[in-house]
Amino acid sequence: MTLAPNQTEKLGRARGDLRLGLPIVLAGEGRTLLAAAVETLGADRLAAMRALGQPELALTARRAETLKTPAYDDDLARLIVPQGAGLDWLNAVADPADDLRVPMKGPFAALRQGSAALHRAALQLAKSAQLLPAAVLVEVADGMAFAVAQGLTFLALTDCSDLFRLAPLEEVVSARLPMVASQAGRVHIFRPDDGGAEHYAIEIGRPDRDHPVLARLHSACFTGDVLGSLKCDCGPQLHAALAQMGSEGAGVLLYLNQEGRGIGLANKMRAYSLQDQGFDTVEANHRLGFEDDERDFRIGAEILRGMGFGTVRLLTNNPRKMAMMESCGIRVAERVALKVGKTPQNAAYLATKAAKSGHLL
Ligand SMILES: Nc1nc2c(ncn2[C@@H]2O[C@H](COP(=O)(O)OP(=O)(O)OP(=O)(O)O)[C@@H](O)[C@H]2O)c(=O)[nH]1
Ligand SMILES: [Zn+2]
Repeated sequence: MTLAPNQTEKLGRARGDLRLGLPIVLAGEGRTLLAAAVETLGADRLAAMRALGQPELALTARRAETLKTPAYDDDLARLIVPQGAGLDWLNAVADPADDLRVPMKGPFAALRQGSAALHRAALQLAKSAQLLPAAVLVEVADGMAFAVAQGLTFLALTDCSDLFRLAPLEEVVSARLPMVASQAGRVHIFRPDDGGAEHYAIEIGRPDRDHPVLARLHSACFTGDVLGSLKCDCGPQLHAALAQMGSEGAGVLLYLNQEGRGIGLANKMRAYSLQDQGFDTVEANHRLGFEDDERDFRIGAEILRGMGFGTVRLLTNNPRKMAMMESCGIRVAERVALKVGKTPQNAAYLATKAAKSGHLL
């Protein structure tokens, strides 16, 4: 028996530390690097990192592309942080907010030699902490002793697979909830074992587990679901899905806390700000350094399976969702179209999703 954190718990801590602005110590492939997220790093800690050696800035290939600097490590670029460059420089390179106003941020000195595995891990951790995917790293000699002396989280990574492992979800509680759409509602709360966001399942009626269930995988959209945003169709889709389940007397709606297609609300608002500069929803994600869609649909499949559902009639216009369900072992017996909520303000957004993300119009 041990009280010490296991690898999953250390990963959860590492995410929390990055959000706090604390560096973490990453070890693997014969290297030990101190890593911090650009977005939360303070000037004092940057100065302390500089005192240890030459800091490097890790960016995703998506962000590097916008900055017109090569990504020698395929999916990421490692830039040398120039002498005298401070937080303003780091933030300007990491955050596209002022790209149009200040287009020339380079030239950059990019690294080609050595392993990028720990840089990749730092970027993945920043993404899963819902921060901008940009990290400062610097070599430390005896990483374990350094982490202990400074009270920092030490994370040994033999490979990156730990970072992509699906955290098992456990049902914490469920309770009856009468709703406008149905009196026979029940909300189930699922909690992952890595300290990540909880997800919810709204069960309508008592769907037969032996037949395809009318199901919706809804991704959180604070602006659409709560504020009635006209920029997307999420709110009307949420309510139409519940209404259809109510009128059929049975169904399950998963409310997955993967706001902004998995990038988090702060980053989604950064994307909206870029959209006001003229970029579409996909371009905005790329300029921030994200892929078009950072959601993990294994979570939805795992919850459905845990509730006893193996086959669904899926309410969606997104063929990728259907493919992801099938690849995670949930059979999609039928696609049920969900076309509501088109507004003059979201027509271009929906057209972009159809043209670039394969959505069915
Ligand atoms: N990053 C980003 N996320 C957005 C934007 N507009 C809406 N979202 C998010 O996109 C997600 C919408 O998810 P879903 O309703 O599952 O939509 P979908 O993948 O298009 O598929 P279906 O609605 O099932 O057809 C929510 O998490 C929203 O917060 C945007 O411009 N940028
Ligand atoms: Zn939305």
